[in-house]
Amino acid sequence: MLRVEGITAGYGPVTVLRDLSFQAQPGQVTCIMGRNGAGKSTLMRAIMGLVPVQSGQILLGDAALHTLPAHKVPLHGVAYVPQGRRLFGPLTVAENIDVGLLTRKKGLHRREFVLDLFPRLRERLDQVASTLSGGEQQMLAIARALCLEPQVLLLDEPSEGLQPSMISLIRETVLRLRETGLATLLVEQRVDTVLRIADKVAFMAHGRVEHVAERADLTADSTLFQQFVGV
Ligand SMILES: Nc1ncnc2c1ncn2[C@@H]1O[C@H](COP(=O)(O)OP(=O)(O)OP(=O)(O)O)[C@@H](O)[C@H]1O
Repeated sequence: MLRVEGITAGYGPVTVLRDLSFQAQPGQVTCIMGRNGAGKSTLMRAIMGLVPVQSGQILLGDAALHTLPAHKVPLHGVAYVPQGRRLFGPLTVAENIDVGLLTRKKGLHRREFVLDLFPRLRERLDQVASTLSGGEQQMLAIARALCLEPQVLLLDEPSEGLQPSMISLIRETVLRLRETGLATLLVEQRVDTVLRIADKVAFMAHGRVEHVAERADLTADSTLFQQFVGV
């Protein structure tokens, strides 16, 4: 289980996350919702060691992630797909996947797993990443992250800017991965997606998780969406 306990974090003198706590369980999709600027992306960066944690702790099993340098966090089983995907644009699909496999020295078996998950990528192994469609790039970014065989997957608004068929494909992928026992942390602004795939929703405001709702407590007309997301 990923446990974030009372963290305070930010950029230089600017504190963004304040005494923030929540947990993400294996085999569950935990959605993070909140208005622009609530600190959702900063939370993901803090988990990855990309923003310094000033107090509190981030634990995954026996590992204290907040004490590790950023390059060590993926080695402990946390994979991250940031907003904007950050692919190696000039490299091919196959080469991007190979880079993902190298990080934790995963082999052919893992490569087959991610290509089975995204058959469209298997058809495009020699295509240069920058020439893929937006949806295909998102698939590749997720595939590359999954090459780590992570315990925890962080996805920052993976559906942003995608057409409906791609959005449903990403949803289905997240649900399939849940069955494998993965803990997924998903920053998501779309209420329909959250209602379909979230086991739990952490609502953020002002750099804190202000409310955690279980799936059974949420409906489309929930006042929580109005309160925390403004929809
Ligand atoms: N590199 C940075 N340096 C200084 N402040 C930053 C930096 N990145 C983000 N911030 C500030 O941190 C706060 C939270 O930003 P963050 O991107 O985490 O919010 P968010 O909830 O992900 O928003 P959005 O929904 O718009 O993506 C904002 O006030 C933002 O201006």
